[in-house]
Order: sequence, then structure tokens, then C-alpha cells
Amino acid sequence: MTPALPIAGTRATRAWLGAELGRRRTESAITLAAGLLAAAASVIPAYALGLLVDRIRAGSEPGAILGVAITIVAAAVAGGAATGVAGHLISRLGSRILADLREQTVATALHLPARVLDRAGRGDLLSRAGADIAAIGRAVSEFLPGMISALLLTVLSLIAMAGLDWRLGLAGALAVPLYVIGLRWYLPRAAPSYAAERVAIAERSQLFVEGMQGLPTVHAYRLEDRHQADIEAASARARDISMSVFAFYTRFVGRINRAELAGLAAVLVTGFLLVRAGQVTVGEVSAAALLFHRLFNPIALLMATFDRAQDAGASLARLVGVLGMPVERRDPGASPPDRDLALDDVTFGYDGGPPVLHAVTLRVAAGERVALVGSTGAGKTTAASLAAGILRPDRGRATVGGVAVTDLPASTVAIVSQETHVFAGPLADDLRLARPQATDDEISAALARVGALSWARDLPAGLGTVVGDGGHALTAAQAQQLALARVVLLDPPVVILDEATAEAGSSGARDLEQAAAAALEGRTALVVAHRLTQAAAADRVVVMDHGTIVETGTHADLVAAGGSYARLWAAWSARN
Ligand SMILES: Nc1ncnc2c1ncn2[C@@H]1O[C@H](COP(=O)(O)OP(=O)(O)OP(=O)(O)O)[C@@H](O)[C@H]1O
Repeated sequence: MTPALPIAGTRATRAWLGAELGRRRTESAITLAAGLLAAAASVIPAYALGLLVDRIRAGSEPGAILGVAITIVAAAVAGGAATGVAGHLISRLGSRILADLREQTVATALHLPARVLDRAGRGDLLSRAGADIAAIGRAVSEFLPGMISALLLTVLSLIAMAGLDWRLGLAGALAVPLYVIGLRWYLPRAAPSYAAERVAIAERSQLFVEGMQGLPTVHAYRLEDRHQADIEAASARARDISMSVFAFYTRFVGRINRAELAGLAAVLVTGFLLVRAGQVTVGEVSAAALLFHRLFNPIALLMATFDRAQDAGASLARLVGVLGMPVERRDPGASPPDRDLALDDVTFGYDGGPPVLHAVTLRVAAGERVALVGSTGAGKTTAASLAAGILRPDRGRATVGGVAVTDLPASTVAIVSQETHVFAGPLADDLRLARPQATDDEISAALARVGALSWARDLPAGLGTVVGDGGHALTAAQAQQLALARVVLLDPPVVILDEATAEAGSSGARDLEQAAAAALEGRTALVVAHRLTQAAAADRVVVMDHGTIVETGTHADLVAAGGSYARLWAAWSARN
């Protein structure tokens, strides 16, 4: 299947990253300087030891040796401190760029034309905004700082070796092709091996959990032995796969060791020949060998995390691909003169297909709350999406204050749809998507208004708790409360509510109804009523059937009229 949304090429991804670093020139420069300082501090002891070797060979005074020893200790202390600072600065820079990336992705996603999204599939976009951002977040927090430090140290050490004598540098660089060969052997095999291991482990856990959960049935049918045999077989499979993965990794490490051996041997042999020719000192060769030896761990780290960095790079390319998509920005200047919502003679069919709405005319006065009811497939969600400007009518107009909704600033009409998504990141940031400049107090007030403040405060890190993909899991009701809190922060004059169905009569449904009522207060509201209690609480009810409006009036009038709403209400009341 071809990806529905575009993926940026390597050049475009690099250009985006370069531009982001360029925008933070000073911070990037300070981070790079700290990284280089840390790398330099790691290189100094090798140099100093080389000097020490030469001094001892020359029979220097103990005082001269002491000076070198002090330099080594000082460099080690400075190196430790600089490494810590550099790691912190790299993560901080990475986190800031990630925050920007998240904001830019969301801003672009929100302005993508609905027809593009419908064609491309919202799932792909949501997975990019969720899973891909989470993958980059993990890279920034878990291994990128270590990789960048290792890379700087490698480059600086090779330069230092070449500085001692270019032939020593060249000898060390001989190991590079061997490392590359090792990596090319490892990369195509790594992902399938680890995936197979994960699957085998998951199967084993699944069987075990099933056995535990179905214990009474297992006992009742005396299936203990069969179940145990299944678990044992799954365990044996998982063990064998784990062992083969371990053997595979050991072979990879063997290849790394071979490259290390070849490089170190090349440095020592070259050094030996150069010392014999009187072109370098023994100390210089010792320093070069130590520098090369110092690289063993950083290079192994680079190689072992290379595939994860590639994955993060792929996620970045998927996000930069979204950022490059043509967006449909509404004119931010045109605020509507009034707040009444209208669908005028609207006809609409999906993808040019047969109409699912037929000449629908519907008005919601400023500040009025209208409930849209009807059986499944009647066209309620379609009408709501047209009113929100997510879909465009084939015929007729959707307007607020007489202005087409698609020409209004984005903050005029907000929709809370059935697919509420929680973006990966701190909970407070998720809310700031609605109003980036919102203060902590405003965020707390918005949460309090929809009854979510107490559970939000009780999360492990309060409003700073990372939620969404890879973070703290929220219930569907909590995600909807967050969506309502975003409405409060955005403060739009018109709201369209098409929440997912919550079980009627459940405490979740009651909480959500209260939250919705609080979020809608004072606004023009069109509510797709999945529970008829929502309709009963509205100012007016509009009943749809087969894409047309069949009844409209207050709840009491419609019940008294004995038409289709009365029948729906009777059926609902009997069930609940
Ligand atoms: N994305 C789509 N592509 C094609 N047809 C669609 C799409 N979404 C809805 N439809 C069709 O449009 C008609 C109206 O659907 P709509 O979702 O608006 O009804 P609804 O009243 O909101 O139903 P429900 O209560 O089940 O959400 C249905 O026949 C449905 O199959």
C-alpha cells in the first residue's frame, strides 16, 4: 500500500532540521561548543599519557611527571563535567525542536483541507502526530545525546591522531570500512530479529495470561496439562528465538571487535615503523593507540543505536512530509458579525457520490442549543461536519452570521468530534494547542470548568504528566473532557458537539454531559445527541431521517406531538 500522506526526502528533512538549528543559532553553537569541549577533555589524557611516556623514557625528574599526572586528573574532572553539561544541552535543544515540530504538525494538520484528509485517511495523520512524535521524543531523551557525544569524540580523536602524525590518523581510519561492513551486515537483520523476539515473547505472555484468566474453565475441563504444554512450547520458542537473537548480536559485536583489532593493529604497526624510522616518538604512538582505544565504546554505541536513529529519522521524514503539504488557511481577519449558525438548502454526497443530505435547512440562533437526533445513518454527523466547515456542501451554504464557515477564522467554530485524539506530550501542552499563550491558571480553570481538574491533578506528574501515545493512558471519557477543556480555552462563539457515545446512565455519561453543558454555556451550539437526555436538555430538537429534517421543536412539544421523536423518546425511556 502506498503511503497516503507524503514522506519528505532526505534532503528536505535535513533542510528542515538545518533551518530549525539555524533559528536557534546561539543555543546550537553553545551546545556544539560544550560537546566539543567534552570531547576535547577526553582526548587530552591520551595526549598527556603520550607525553608521560616520552618523559619517562628521557629520564625526566619526578616533578615533570607530576605535572602531566595533574593535567590528566584535571582533564578527567573537566571532561566529566563537560560531558554532563553537553548531554543536558543536547537533550534540551532536542526537546525544544521536538516541541516546535509538534506545534507545526498540529498547525498544519488542522489546516489540511478535509477532502485531502478524507482521501489520505485520518489514521495515518494521527499515527504521525502520535506515534512518530513519540518515537522522536524517545530518541531525544534516550539515545541521541549519547550518539552525538560519541560522534564528536570520534571525529575529534581521528583529527587528534592525524595531528600527531597523518599516517597514524590514516592507520586508525583503516578500521572505518570494517565498521561500515559490520553495520551493513547488522542493519537488515536487526529489525526482523528483534521483531520476531517481541512477537514470541508476546505470544508466551498472552498464553500465560489467558490461562490465568480462564483458570476456572481450565480446571473444569481438566485442561491443565494441555495448557501447560502449550505454555511450555511457547516458552521454548521464545527462549530459542531469544538465544538466536543473542547469538546474532554477539556476532555483530564480533564484527565490531574485528574492526577494533584491525584499527589498533594498524596504528601500532604504523607507529612501530615510524618510530624505527625516527619520525615519531614512542609517546606519540602511545597517545595515538590510546586515542584509538578510547573510541571502542563510543563507536560500539554509535553502531548499536544506529538502527534506532534511522527509525527516528524515518519518523522525522514522515512529519516533515506533513509540514510540506498545501494547507487551506482561513482568513483570520473576517470575524462574523453575528453568532447564529445556519445550514441553507444544503445537499451533500461523499466523494461526489449520491447525496446523503438533501436540501437541509437548519438554523441555530445565537446562544441557542440545538440537539440533532435521528437513527444511525440519518446524516447527523455529516450535517455537523458541514456546519463546522470540515466538509463543503455540494449545494447550499453553511454560515455563521451570514459568512461561509470556511471563510471564518479557525477560532469561530469548534468541533468536538467522535475521534478525540490526545497528542503525545505533557497534558498542559495538549490543552495549549487550543490557546498557546494560556497561563497555568487558565489551563487549571478550563479543566475545572469541565470537571477534569481533580483527576488531572492526581496524575503522576499533575498537569505535566506525559499523555498520549507512549505516555500515561487516559480513558475515552477523560480524552473527551480534555477536548471540552480545549473548547473552553479556545472560547469560540459556536460549538459543534458530536461526542462518542457513552453508555447511557453511566457515571461517565453523566460527567460528560455536565462537562459538555459547562463548555457550551453562552455559546451557539449544535449537539449531535447520542443519548436523548442531551436532547431533552437542549433548547430545541431537530430530528433527521434519511438525510432530511423531519421534525423540529422543543422536547416537550415534540413528545406531545406524538411523531417520530415521541417514538424515539418512548423507545429510549423504555430502555433506560
Ligand atoms: N466518510 C464517508 N464516506 C462515505 N459515506 C459516508 C461517510 N460517512 C458517512 N457516510 C454515509 O452517510 C450517511 C450519513 O452518515 P452519518 O454518519 O452522517 O449519519 P449519523 O446520523 O451521524 O449516524 P450515526 O448516529 O451512526 O453516527 C450514511 O449512509 C453513511 O453510510
